[in-house]
Amino acid sequence: MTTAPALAPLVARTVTISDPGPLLELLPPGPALAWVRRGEGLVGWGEAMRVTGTGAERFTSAKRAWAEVASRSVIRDEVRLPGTGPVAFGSFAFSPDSAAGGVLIVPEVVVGHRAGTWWLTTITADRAIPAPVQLTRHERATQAPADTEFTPGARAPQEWKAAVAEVIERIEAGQVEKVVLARDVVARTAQDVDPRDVLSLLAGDYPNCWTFSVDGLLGATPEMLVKLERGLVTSRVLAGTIRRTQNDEQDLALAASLARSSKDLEEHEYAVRSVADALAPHCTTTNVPDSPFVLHLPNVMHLATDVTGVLADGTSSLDLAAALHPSAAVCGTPTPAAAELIAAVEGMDRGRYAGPVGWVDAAGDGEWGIALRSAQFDAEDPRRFRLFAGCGVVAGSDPEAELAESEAKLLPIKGALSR
Ligand SMILES: C=C(O[C@@H]1C=C(C(=O)O)C=C[C@H]1O)C(=O)O
Repeated sequence: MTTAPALAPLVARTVTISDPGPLLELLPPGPALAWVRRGEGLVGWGEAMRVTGTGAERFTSAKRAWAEVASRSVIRDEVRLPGTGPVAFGSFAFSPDSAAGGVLIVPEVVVGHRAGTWWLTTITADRAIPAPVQLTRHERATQAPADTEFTPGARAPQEWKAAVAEVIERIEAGQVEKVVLARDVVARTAQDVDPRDVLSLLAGDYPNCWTFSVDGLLGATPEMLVKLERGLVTSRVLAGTIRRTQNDEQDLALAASLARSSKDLEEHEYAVRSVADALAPHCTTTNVPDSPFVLHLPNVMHLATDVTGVLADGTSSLDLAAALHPSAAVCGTPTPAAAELIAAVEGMDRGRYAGPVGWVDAAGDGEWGIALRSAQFDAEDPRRFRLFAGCGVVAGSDPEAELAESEAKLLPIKGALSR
């Protein structure tokens, strides 16, 4: 693990402020930290501290560092809500073998909004005096860039379908039950893209999703890996997908067929079970609804289950995210066999796509989504982006239908990068 600067204690001060306008409009130019849904959440900028980790240790090193930093911080917090006081935004690679590792970033400035309360937190390391903060609203673009080109990433569509077919064969041979296979697409824009515009477009078009930005990974995810708030644990599990048609009546009929589809219900059941099993050791009670509901998004509909639990121990939201990752929603069942098959046939490093992304506060409360419907910005090239989408493959899956489903899942991020 490398940390820079070496885990200095933080000094954080949170004060109430009056409504400063939409959170995403407050972000100044430069690297943006964001976790926003329906106008609530957190945005941050500046960097008081960064902790990075690699390999299988990427979560452990982050958890250890944050626990140490949180316990040694000097905190003056007049608001005392989840997300006030010092917070760290984080993003972690899907695979322990990925070069992308994991990162926690503690911003210098955080602005938060929750249920009619707005707050401003300033954070410094080494007992430095925080610079005065002037909140300024920045108008955002209302349109995505024109003339964006998309090209296949690691696998052309035909090759990806062949990989899906291979996975179906392995499932039918009884080697594994479910595997989530992903593909990447490269976007090249004609002009430099301001990540803040991408965030505003996503948040405007996908209000049911959590719009996030951490260390160049941006997206709007519908899937909450885990949220911890004052001892209450919630996870929104998604698996089982159908594309929308833009015809409401037809979509309702499709939603009903999704809720009855044995293929999708089976795929969903694997994902719910993986989350409930991983939460059980940390909770006194868990509640798993008997059947899923259908979550309607503008591009797709998903089978969804909200699993809840009451925390039994002092586990932090970051620990829970590490324990839950990778759920069967993004990896498969059984996990080790599915992960092995993904590594063997996907042909790419997922980077931080499909890994946990979110934030944690000093009390351990926080929200960690699964980084889906996202793009990795290129640190060297503001016109190049890697987009990702994956699909749960089970016995009875059809490669052509999975390709179409992956395209539907790419729509939000493609739409934010191209007119
Ligand atoms: C893997 C993705 O989505 C996951 C897979 C789903 C499915 O196969 O039905 C549904 C939601 C997510 O859990 C993705 O969007 O890239």
